[in-house]
Amino acid sequence: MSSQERVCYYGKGDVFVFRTYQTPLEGIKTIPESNFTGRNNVIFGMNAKIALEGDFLHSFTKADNSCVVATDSMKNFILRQAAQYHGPTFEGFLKFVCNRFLDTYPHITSVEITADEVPFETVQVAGQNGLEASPLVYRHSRNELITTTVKVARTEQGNQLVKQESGIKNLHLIKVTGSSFYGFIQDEYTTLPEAKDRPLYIYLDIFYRYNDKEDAVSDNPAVYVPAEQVRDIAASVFHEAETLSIQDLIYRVGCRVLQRFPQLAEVQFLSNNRTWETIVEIPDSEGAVFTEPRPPYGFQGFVVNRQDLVNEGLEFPTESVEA
Ligand SMILES: O=c1[nH]c(=O)c2[nH]c(=O)[nH]c2[nH]1
Repeated sequence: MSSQERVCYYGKGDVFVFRTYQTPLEGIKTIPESNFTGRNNVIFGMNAKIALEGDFLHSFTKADNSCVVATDSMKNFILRQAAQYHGPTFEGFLKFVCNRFLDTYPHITSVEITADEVPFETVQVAGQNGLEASPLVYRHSRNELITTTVKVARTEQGNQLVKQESGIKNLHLIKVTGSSFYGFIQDEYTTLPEAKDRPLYIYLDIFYRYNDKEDAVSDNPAVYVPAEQVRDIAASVFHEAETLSIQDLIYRVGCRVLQRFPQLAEVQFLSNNRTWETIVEIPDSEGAVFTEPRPPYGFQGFVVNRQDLVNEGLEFPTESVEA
């Protein structure tokens, strides 16, 4: 087996990049579920993880470091490229860095980078006409964050984008009333009571993939899918639907995301059930007292694709659209 075929990679994690006054993201399409219209990118912040593949076999088997790009140098490389990239998206930046690596080091065969946004929110400050958003001071958010992965490989046809996904992580949503969970198997192992109305608290990671990966990294706002709009669709669908389970909820969210964005091929969910535990039901009141659930926690994983829209009568198969 040649070194090319053998799994052989190394890299650097927790590479923090904070670029100020990056080109703003503007001109994206609006959707009914979201008032998100763009990112000012005053702080373009991320925690990146990079992995290189290439002819590194002898660095492992012969202690030969002559081909090793030190992971410390990888960190410097990424940081310096942040000054050279002039587009508005994490996806575009990662593709730019991957290509720069491949162009600089001929023995590298592929570069994969995942970046998790370090999110900052605007703060309201006293201005001439009351409260206004400060253009200077931002609050580090502990909420959900954008994530994106890009992998570019060297091929005979040149550098090719071989993997791309974007998403939103750590979205925590509670719906205080209007969710149920019943009808599940009742046998000698069942202790969970059926719930006609439960305070459903979920942790969600949502990842999405484009029909054409290039649309994700092209920095073209007409086809770009902002993770913030996907996040807002999840909240809207949760609000609207009387869901029968988390499985039911994520399927509905996935269908809506694909309806809004024809340029997407599929939406993947990783969900976690954090439904509050009821402590006191208050008579003659719609209120109650709850506490955090105890471990262990349930989880769901599911991928919704365009065929699901066809099955639901929400979209025609591609052939009939073209016919
Ligand atoms: O939405 C839910 N799905 C399940 O599969 C499940 N299992 C469980 O114990 N509670 C829940 N809730």
